[in-house]
This record gives sequence, C-alpha cells and structure tokens, in this order.
Amino acid sequence: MEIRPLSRDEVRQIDNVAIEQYGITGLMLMENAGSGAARLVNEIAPAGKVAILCGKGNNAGDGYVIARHMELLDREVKLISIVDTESLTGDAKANFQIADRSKLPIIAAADRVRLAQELTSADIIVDCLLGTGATGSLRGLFADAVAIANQTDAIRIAIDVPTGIDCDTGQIMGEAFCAHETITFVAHKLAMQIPECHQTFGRIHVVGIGASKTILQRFA
Ligand SMILES: NC(=O)C1=CN([C@@H]2O[C@H](COP(=O)(O)OP(=O)(O)OC[C@H]3O[C@@H](n4cnc5c(N)ncnc54)[C@H](O)[C@@H]3O)[C@@H](O)[C@H]2O)[C@H](O)CC1
Ligand SMILES: [K+]
Repeated sequence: MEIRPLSRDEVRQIDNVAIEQYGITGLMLMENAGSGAARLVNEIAPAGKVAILCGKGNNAGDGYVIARHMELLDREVKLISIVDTESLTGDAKANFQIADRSKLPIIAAADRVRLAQELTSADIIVDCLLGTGATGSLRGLFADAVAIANQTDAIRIAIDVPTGIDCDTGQIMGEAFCAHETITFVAHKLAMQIPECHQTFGRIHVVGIGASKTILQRFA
C-alpha cells in the first residue's frame, strides 16, 4: 500500500490511533519495526560486524529489537548506548531489558574515546540515536557519535531518520549521520523529497510496522 510522504506529526498520529483506537501496543509496533529493519540490514550488508548506536528514545528501542533479531540471523552484533541505560523509559526500557537479559553485548560508551574504539572495529554502523523525536542541535555525545561514525569506512545505516536531520524540514542540526541506507517506518518522511537531503538519507527503504490498512488509508 503506497503512502504519501508523512510529517512527524502524521506518523505520531498513526502510532496513537493504532494504540488508542485499535489496541495495537507500542511494543508490537516496535517489534515489527525492529524485526523488519533487522532483516533489511542483513540483506543490505550480509556480512561483517554490526554496531548499533543507541540513544534514549524509541528509536533506541528499535535498536535493542534489531540487535535481538540480528543475533537470531547469526550475525555478530553489539549495542553501544551513549546514554545511561538507567535513564531509558517505556518501550525502549522494556527492549533494553530484554536485550540485557538475553545476554546481548551492550556497551556503555560515556566518552568520545570509548565511542571511537567501539566504532572503528565495526563493519556496519546502525544509527538508532535519534528518530522523529529529535529537537534542536545535537546535544553532548550525540554530536560526537555522529561525527565519529561519519569518519569510519563502515556501511552506515540509519533507522527511521538519520540522526541530525529534521525529518520534516531537512534542516541539519549541527552534523547529520551520513547514511548509505535509511530504513524508515510506515512511509517516506517529508524531508526525503528534498534533493539536497538525498546524500544524508542515502538509499531509502520503507518498513511496515503492522498498523492496519484501515489506519493507513487516511494517508494513502
Ligand atoms: N510509528 C512509528 O513510526 C514508530 C516509530 N518508532 C520509533 O520511535 C521513534 C520516535 O521515538 P521518540 O521516543 O519519540 O523519539 P527519539 O527516539 O527520536 O528520541 C527522542 C529523545 O532523544 C532526546 N533528544 C531529542 N533531541 C535531541 C538532541 N537534539 N540531542 C540529544 N538528545 C535529543 C530526548 O531525550 C528525546 O526524548 C521513531 O523515530 C522510530 O524509530 C517505534 O519504535 C515504533 C512505531
Ligand atoms: K536514527
């Protein structure tokens, strides 16, 4: 089903309708998002060590789901959290806990040096730092993580939206994760129509998250 490019607010509406009116839970949406993204990462880059950079919100939550499914695909994967995992909440916290209890490697990278160490050894870097919830210029280690990732020769795959670019306006908030591939959920985002942004998004793939046709029809 072809959906026109959506704004962050429209994507949020889909989430809210799915959860509040249809009884689809946020965890179901995140599981669909993460498992679909994991399969696509495996297709795009079928070999090599995968490092998943995680921030604080549900984009990070996707990363914890992606890691679990990458391991099931027999891939070598590690998670790098640039925030204190104690600060995670909601569905992101739930999937962090599942990943942690599943003994998936989760590294707390609290500074640039550790980030650089962990990222230079990765063949594929998956950006789960910020998604549609990003606001303003990148703060703290978020800017460092993007800069370091951009300097590696790893394959860079952004989840939902590359960190550092506004998904509606295409404005770059400091520096943006320069993705070779972007795996976005439900539909293209408005900024993906802006020619100048194409080098930040790279090749774009759309993954459904289980919101039913009746929900999506309003945006067809
Ligand atoms: N329907 C869907 O498409 C689904 C999308 N999913 C994923 O959820 C994210 C959106 O999650 P949200 O928690 O709203 O936002 P983020 O993960 O982007 O994080 C926001 C979080 O990060 C901090 N923050 C915001 N701006 C900055 C900044 N400039 N510098 C540093 N830190 C920042 C702040 O703490 C915010 O709370 C979406 O993109 C998808 O990946 C769901 O998984 C499933 C349904
Ligand atoms: K991202």
